[in-house]
Amino acid sequence: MIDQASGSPMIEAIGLSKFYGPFAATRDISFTVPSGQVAAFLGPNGAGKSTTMKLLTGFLAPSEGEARIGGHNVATERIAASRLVGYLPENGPLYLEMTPQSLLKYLGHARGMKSSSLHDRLDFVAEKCSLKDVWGKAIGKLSRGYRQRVGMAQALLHDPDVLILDEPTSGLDPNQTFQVRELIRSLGETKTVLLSTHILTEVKAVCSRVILINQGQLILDGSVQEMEGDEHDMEAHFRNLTGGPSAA
Ligand SMILES: Nc1ncnc2c1ncn2[C@@H]1O[C@H](COP(=O)(O)OP(=O)(O)OP(=O)(O)O)[C@@H](O)[C@H]1O
Repeated sequence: MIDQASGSPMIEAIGLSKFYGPFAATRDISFTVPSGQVAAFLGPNGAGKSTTMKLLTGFLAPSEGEARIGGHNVATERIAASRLVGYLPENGPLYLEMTPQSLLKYLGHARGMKSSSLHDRLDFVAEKCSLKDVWGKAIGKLSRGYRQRVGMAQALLHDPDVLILDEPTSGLDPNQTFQVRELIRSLGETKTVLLSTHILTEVKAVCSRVILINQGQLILDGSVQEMEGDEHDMEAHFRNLTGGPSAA
């Protein structure tokens, strides 16, 4: 764990705002995730989760604020930061003509992985993400669930210390959902994970911390117990906090 010794948090959002004209997709979002923690990133549709994740991984430039991974500024120390982070974007891999095998090999070489370690990591991700049956099939011909698994495999390929996963179980059947949750749980023993989800049972299953945003702003940063509220009902508390249907 490269930056554990220095005591820096592995993921830092420091006053992150993203404006599209006058509209703020995120406004002044600040939080940190310490090394080894699995944190859930929650919020209703359009709250700004994917935007924040893109800002944290350098896929979008912030209008204001700063993102740091392992202490490295994502904008000014991009290579150092990107070595440390694996990112599963919301829409999965877009290289529809390539097969999982050719895409992952290509990405491994692009990330400067040596052939011997790349070979081992390809075996690892093919196994962990259950891709062996579709290893040589064009990504464009794969189901949504399989595409999601290819996205997960590319996030894990270079064995990064930090994982930023945008709805990792979206589109998966119950068996695969279980398998991916178990994978995240085991990865969380050694890695720092920020994952977005709409499935609140998933939060209890794999996370120890919750960060909740609504309309681009952070509204709760605490434990899973805090997210359950006094009623011990995470869904009801979520609706109350975000102005959902049963809010008083
Ligand atoms: N390129 C863009 N231009 C204008 N508005 C955008 C752009 N990208 C995102 N937005 C808006 O920013 C807001 C936040 O979007 P974002 O995708 O981050 O939400 P989200 O919390 O990930 O939602 P979901 O749960 O539905 O995936 C939304 O209102 C969205 O329409």
